[in-house]
Amino acid sequence: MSDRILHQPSDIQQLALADLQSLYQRFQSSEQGLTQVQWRSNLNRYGKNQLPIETGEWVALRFLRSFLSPLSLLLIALSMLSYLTGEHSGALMIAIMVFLSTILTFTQEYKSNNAAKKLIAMVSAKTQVIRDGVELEVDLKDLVPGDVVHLSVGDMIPADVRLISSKDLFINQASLTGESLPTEKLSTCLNSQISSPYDWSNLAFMGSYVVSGMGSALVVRTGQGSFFGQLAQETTKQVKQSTFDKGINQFTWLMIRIMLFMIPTVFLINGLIKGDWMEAALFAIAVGVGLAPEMLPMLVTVNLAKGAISLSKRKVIVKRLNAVQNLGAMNILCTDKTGTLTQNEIILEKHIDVDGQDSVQVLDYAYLNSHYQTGLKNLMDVAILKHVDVHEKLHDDNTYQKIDEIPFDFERRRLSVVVRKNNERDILICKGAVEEIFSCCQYAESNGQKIPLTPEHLANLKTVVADLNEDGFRVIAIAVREDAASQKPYSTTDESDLVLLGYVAFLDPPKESAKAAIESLQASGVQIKILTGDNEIISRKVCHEVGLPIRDVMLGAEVDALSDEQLAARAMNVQIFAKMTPQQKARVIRLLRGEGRVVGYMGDGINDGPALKTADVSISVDSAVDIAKESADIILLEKSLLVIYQGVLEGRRVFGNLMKYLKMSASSNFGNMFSMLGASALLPFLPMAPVQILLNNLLYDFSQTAVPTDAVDSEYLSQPREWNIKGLARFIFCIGPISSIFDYLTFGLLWFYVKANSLELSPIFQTGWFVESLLSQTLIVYVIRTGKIPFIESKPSLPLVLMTLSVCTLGVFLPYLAIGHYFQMVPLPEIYWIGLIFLVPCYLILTQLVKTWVIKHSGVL
Ligand SMILES: Nc1ncnc2c1ncn2[C@@H]1O[C@H](COP(=O)(O)OP(=O)(O)OP(=O)(O)O)[C@@H](O)[C@H]1O
Ligand SMILES: [Mg+2]
Repeated sequence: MSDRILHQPSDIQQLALADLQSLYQRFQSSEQGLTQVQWRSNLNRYGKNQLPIETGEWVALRFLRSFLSPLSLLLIALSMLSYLTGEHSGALMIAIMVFLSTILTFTQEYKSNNAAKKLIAMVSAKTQVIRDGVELEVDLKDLVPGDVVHLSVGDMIPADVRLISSKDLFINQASLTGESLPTEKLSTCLNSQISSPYDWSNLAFMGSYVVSGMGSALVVRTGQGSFFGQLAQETTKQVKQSTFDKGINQFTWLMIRIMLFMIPTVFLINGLIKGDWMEAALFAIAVGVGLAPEMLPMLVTVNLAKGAISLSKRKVIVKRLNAVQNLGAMNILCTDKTGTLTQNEIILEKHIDVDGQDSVQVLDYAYLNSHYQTGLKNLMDVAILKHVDVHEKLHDDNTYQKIDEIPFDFERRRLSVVVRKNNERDILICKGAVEEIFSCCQYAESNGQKIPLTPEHLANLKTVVADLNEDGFRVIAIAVREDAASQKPYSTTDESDLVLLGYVAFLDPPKESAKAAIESLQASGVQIKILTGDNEIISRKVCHEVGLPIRDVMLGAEVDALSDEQLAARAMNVQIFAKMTPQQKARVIRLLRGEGRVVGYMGDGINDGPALKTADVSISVDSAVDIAKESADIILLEKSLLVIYQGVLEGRRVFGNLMKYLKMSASSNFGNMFSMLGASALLPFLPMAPVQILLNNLLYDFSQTAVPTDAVDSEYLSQPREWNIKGLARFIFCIGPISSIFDYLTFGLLWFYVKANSLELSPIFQTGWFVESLLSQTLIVYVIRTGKIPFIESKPSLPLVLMTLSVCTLGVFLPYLAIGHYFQMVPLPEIYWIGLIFLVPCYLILTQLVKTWVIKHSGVL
């Protein structure tokens, strides 16, 4: 068995139990990492660190595969059938059309997918590896077994790895095991009797991420060979299905059902009436092909990709194309606070004791805590560590030595570092959210005295902090406990009987763009909610500053006290959720979605991972931790929040253009159904030659490729746009029959005035209907694309005008061109054109009137 697919339990066991040196040997590596030469050789041997779904396929193969769609196969069969019945030119024409329409679909889709992939590559995850003894940053996919990688907080585990060293390394394996609590990983194997491979203490697996601590590790399995790769093969990657996806599916099935009804019906009617069963079969299949929504998947992709590309110009990278549409449908945006609503920079403004006096001691201890903790250094730690002068003062001799640490978690909201001073005493320094620190304190230090914390005293302290919060300061409390030096490891139970020393206070001003962005979002129908781990007072202050009115506030503890139903009902009216844990954030989002809302979530921390995964559309920023970027659908490369508003508009625009296509093709198909059935029953010949139906369809498809370029009215952009099947149905039932009426009028014109009323003259009839049908189907886009008066109140895009006009011109001249002959077309008499000049505008005007009426009475654009 090749080394590439090693998934036997015994193999895992071996990877866990083997000694490190033999593993280095197995992969030709060492502590210095791989050499460049060996890396290349391992790459050839094991392949890229990619999952099969991500690996590309040959372009030529994909092109050939696109011929295998049911529709192309049907057309190819049709072409052969024509050939067999002696219709050689017809067969050739159909073959050419299959080819053209496949090229059209393929190139459009290929271009879009490629553009989308390039965007993803811009934000693809990187990882720190050691090669030739030098540390470098490489793309995740270039990792091979034998590479030595560095792991730090927030990093995704890039492949399956065996730990070489670790320091308080905790890993969250929820995406593999469902277990949301982090597991500690070490360089040693603690237990050889384990029940699940995930329990090996010295192995970590792709798909999990580092919650706290740091370490280094040897890559042992990559890509498909990894555990995650195998999971991904078994359960194809879980894709969030939105109402939009469901709607598109419903629509496609509706069209297919119409098709399945029409093909046999048309076949029977024509066969029975005209007696030529072969011709009836060709005709019926052509009708079916005409009805098939073959352009839909391509147009969806092209539209979404166009949205994604236009967003990328504003430095917004869309990782999952469908997110563009979800952005347009989003009616609630939840966000965390620090770094997303507020600036990415926090300034340490005060370090004070419990009486509010400046205190050097408080800053010193805060510094020691931030300096020695190995978890993620968040913005507050960074702000503390900016005080280099403190560093020099504290570290000019060997006064302090780190002994242990108790890492941060989002339930405790505090973290402790234990340092040994002068080799004599252990000092546990705890820093964290104010209430969470108060709950561990028995004493406070006031004027150098250790005094017991009485309830009155505590109440006083709380008002001091609240005052600071109201002035816009983020406050973190510092508490310590001194003990005799000891050998025992420290744990969370040691965070008790602490002495409160004071506070560090930070200014965390909102982003400049936040206010304008929030105002625009609210004005366009998107509610904003803040879901933060921070406290209520400071969150209120931020809301106030960014102009977010507050009706109701909930705390994490209250969230837990309510049942799903109760919480769902209340959550709708809450603007601030404070003191939230990661799981509580995700729960609120899940419940809001359950209320039928399309919910977005924006966050940048490890604690935002579950919420990002739960939301319909998840947004993160480039500076976010790996796990947040990995979970997000959309990444903002720049700090401005206004781009989110622009993204929302783009999403609505994309949706609007897709709806234009759906409305048009559905109503014209619906109308065509009546026309085809009636004409088949009434006429002694076919109303249109099969090859003409196909050509008509192809030309119409061409004209539709310009729809994604079209402008969308500002009225349409003013509200979240979601799939609305009722509105669509109403539209189809009102507009569809109008096209049918005009088809019948054209039949009348051709039969009674042009007098194409015999089998010999049927080519005139057929050509006549071909031209009318093409013009009416193509030009109606001008009416359907807007709720207003076409051209006067709403202008279509230039490419759309050019495309539709060229298709129509071609349709008008075809009967006079040599090539028209291949499509069984003949020149049309003057009286036909006179009639057509009257009919087509009447059709457009009547549709405009009915459309205005429908919109007025249903309120649906
Ligand atoms: N490194 C740290 N040291 C001490 N306390 C911390 C640290 N990180 C976070 N805290 C405390 O935990 C609280 C919640 O953490 P954090 O602010 O990261 O949560 P959040 O949900 O991401 O909120 P935010 O909206 O501020 O981003 C903070 O308000 C702070 O009191
Ligand atoms: Mg945060």
